[in-house]
Amino acid sequence: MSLYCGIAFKRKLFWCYRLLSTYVTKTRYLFELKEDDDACKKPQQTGAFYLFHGLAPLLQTSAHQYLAPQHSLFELERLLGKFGQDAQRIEDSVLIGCSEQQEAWFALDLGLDNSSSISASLPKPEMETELKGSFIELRKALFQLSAKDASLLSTAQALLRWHDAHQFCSRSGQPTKKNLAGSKRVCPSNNIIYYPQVAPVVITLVSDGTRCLLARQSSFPKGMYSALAGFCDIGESVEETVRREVAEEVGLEVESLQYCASQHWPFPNSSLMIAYHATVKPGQTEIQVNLRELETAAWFSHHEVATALKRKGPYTQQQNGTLPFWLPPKLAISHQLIKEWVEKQTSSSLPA
Ligand SMILES: NC(=O)C1=CN([C@@H]2O[C@H](COP(=O)(O)OP(=O)(O)OC[C@H]3O[C@@H](n4cnc5c(N)ncnc54)[C@H](O)[C@@H]3O)[C@@H](O)[C@H]2O)C=CC1
Ligand SMILES: [Mg+2]
Repeated sequence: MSLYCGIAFKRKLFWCYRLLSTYVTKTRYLFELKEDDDACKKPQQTGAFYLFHGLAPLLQTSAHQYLAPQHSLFELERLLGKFGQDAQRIEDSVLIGCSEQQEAWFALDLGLDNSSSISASLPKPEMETELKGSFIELRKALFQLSAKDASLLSTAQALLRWHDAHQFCSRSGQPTKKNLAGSKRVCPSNNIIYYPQVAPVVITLVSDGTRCLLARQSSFPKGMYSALAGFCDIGESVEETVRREVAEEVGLEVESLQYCASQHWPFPNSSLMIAYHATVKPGQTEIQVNLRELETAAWFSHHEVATALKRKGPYTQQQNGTLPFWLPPKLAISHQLIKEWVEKQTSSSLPA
């Protein structure tokens, strides 16, 4: 390429980038970091780190919220040095996103043992003192985080858990090697590439036109009801899963379906929750609860659900010793699904 052509090409590239939105630029930047180990090296030097211990994120308390502090590479190296650890451990970190200004964000678990042997679990209480925070189970903290931190930490935990559980090739039994960003692992002996797994799960709010069906599993917190959920079986479409799960769990046949939204859910592993509204055939509303799956299920009126949505915890026992029925918190997709149903019922009952 001549010097003139070279300059013209660079100018064109510059204008191409100028024309792209911040979102597109950010997405392409992250794509490059995931695909190219060399491209990921520098961002790891200048980026910010979220710390975990045994899959529990480091959090600090502020008012009634938890905050997820970030640490620079310098702070992290100092910390590792203090605990007699080699800075090479930082290579165990995984890329979880970046800021609008393209500062890359990584997550690192200091409490997991790694097959590469340089990484041993570091003492939790001493680290908490040093870091002026606590490693708190994500399940306990999720609903007291901002939406941004909740999403980042859920992604980070899911990715860290997947790497921890996939250190060996299931074909050769040899250790697998993570790429720098942590978007995949490769078995050096046979080049099999492993990618992080996500389990698709449907969540369905069944309605008979005026009421909606909510259920409880025995593992739910006392008093909490939610929409019906279930993992997709291999070979199924999500619509087929909705039909099967509703039939399996409450013995009803779904007539129509309407997609609502989706959400990554980190528990118990990494699920993609796909939310639907469904209606049952008129007159076919008799529930037959599958007690192997659910503790109970019932129809609730618009008024009952709208009242429950407004209820705020902590929930105290009523005079008859039971808890008032309550719904999953805002961050859970089931809340969004139920709220949308209440709003639709409200608007359809308004005079035209
Ligand atoms: N974000 C939200 O608003 C909500 C999320 N959920 C999530 O949905 C998930 C699925 O709901 P369930 O009623 O428990 O599912 P389910 O009705 O399919 O029953 C769970 C059973 O499915 C089997 N199973 C099949 N594939 C599985 C897989 N990949 N991983 C684990 N188990 C598998 C197991 O035997 C397990 O005991 C739950 O893990 C829960 O965390 C549930 C309700 C609300
Ligand atoms: Mg279920």
